[in-house]
Amino acid sequence: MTLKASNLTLARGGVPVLTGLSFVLEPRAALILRGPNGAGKTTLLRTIAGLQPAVEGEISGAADQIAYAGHADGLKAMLTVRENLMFWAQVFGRHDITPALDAYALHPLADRLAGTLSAGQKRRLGLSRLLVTGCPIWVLDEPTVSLDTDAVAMFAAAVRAHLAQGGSALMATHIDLGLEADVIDITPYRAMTTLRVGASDEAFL
Ligand SMILES: Nc1ncnc2c1ncn2[C@@H]1O[C@H](COP(=O)(O)OP(=O)(O)OP(=O)(O)O)[C@@H](O)[C@H]1O
Repeated sequence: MTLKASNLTLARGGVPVLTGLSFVLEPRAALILRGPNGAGKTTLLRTIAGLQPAVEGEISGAADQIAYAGHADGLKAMLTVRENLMFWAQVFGRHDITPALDAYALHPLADRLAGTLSAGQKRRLGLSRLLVTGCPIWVLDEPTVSLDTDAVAMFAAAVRAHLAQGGSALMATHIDLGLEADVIDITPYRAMTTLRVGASDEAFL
């Protein structure tokens, strides 16, 4: 499925952040967002994932085809690693969690409560959830935070396999993952106004 964003204007908390941004993400392709802190990478990813509306512009590509991994891992602390994955698999009408456990070397941790994991282990579990969703478009915000070198390699391998199977990935990262990917620097699209244009999205804080 092709994801197409056309002439987007985006705001955060009612303040314009980006304007005039367009891109196309084809199946089997990865697109990496670059830009300094505060440039609007998270705002763009949240909008693409359907967590907030665009002020202007269009996004085509069904939102239910997108799996989003943001800064928060969104894990259920009182469920085990295995139960977390089974929960998410069921949400997406799926059952097989073995590829997710394999991809992030989670078998030794499968019966641990998610709340007892280290930051990097939690991140591995959070990223492994992408594999049980079956969604073709991955939208990822700084996915490698807290990961050690081996885990970054696991993530890069998971993305590579996802692309090879016809999926796509849009991600904000400062790490070189060794993937063939287009890069879009959002700096030229920063909105220069501080005018408030709409309702706050504080509900998403
Ligand atoms: N809830 C909010 N209310 C108002 N402004 C916000 C809110 N969240 C973020 N912002 C502002 O919106 C702008 C874009 O933030 P965003 O998080 O999208 O940037 P980013 O490129 O992802 O930054 P970083 O690299 O630091 O993660 C920043 O100026 C930020 O301070």
